[in-house]
Amino acid sequence: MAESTGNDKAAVRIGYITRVQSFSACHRLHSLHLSDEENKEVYGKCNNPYGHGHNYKVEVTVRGKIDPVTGMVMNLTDLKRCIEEVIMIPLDHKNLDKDVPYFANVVSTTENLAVYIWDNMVKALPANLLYEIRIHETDKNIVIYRGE
Ligand SMILES: Nc1nc2c(c(=O)[nH]1)N=C([C@H](O)[C@H](O)COP(=O)(O)OP(=O)(O)OP(=O)(O)O)CN2
Ligand SMILES: [Zn+2]
Repeated sequence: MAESTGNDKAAVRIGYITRVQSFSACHRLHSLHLSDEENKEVYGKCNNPYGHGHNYKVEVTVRGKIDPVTGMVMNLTDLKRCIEEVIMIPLDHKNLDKDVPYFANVVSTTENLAVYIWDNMVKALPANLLYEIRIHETDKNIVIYRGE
């Protein structure tokens, strides 16, 4: 069978590219819809009134056609700029519950953080490219969100 020369311009190739970014933030797991007792019951030590910190690691994955001319799904330099705008500026070295208005009445779980990042990243990226937000809250806790 003839080997693909890689120059077959007719074939559309779909690629997935991911950029990884770490940031540090603190938070407290506390729901306004629960009593103080219920919050302690549900969130345990994570309901500590003084909060706690994480070094979050976020993986932003985009999916799209590999441009036959540039060879790119999108320029990773542009993705880096979107991450700076959507993640680093609003979230790095912040108190998620006090510095980020979204979390004033949304519990700052990693699931909700992934939704927050998705909702803002999808506005910053070109249409239909965002595929997945994957957040490592600790070495053992990982959350994936794909916009569902
Ligand atoms: N579904 C979720 N459960 C928990 C979340 C979350 O975001 N979604 N978050 C927490 C806390 O934020 C906590 O900081 C992480 O909990 P934990 O796994 O206990 O982490 P530790 O630092 O204690 O490390 P381990 O080695 O894993 O014990 C809790 N639950
Ligand atoms: Zn936490």
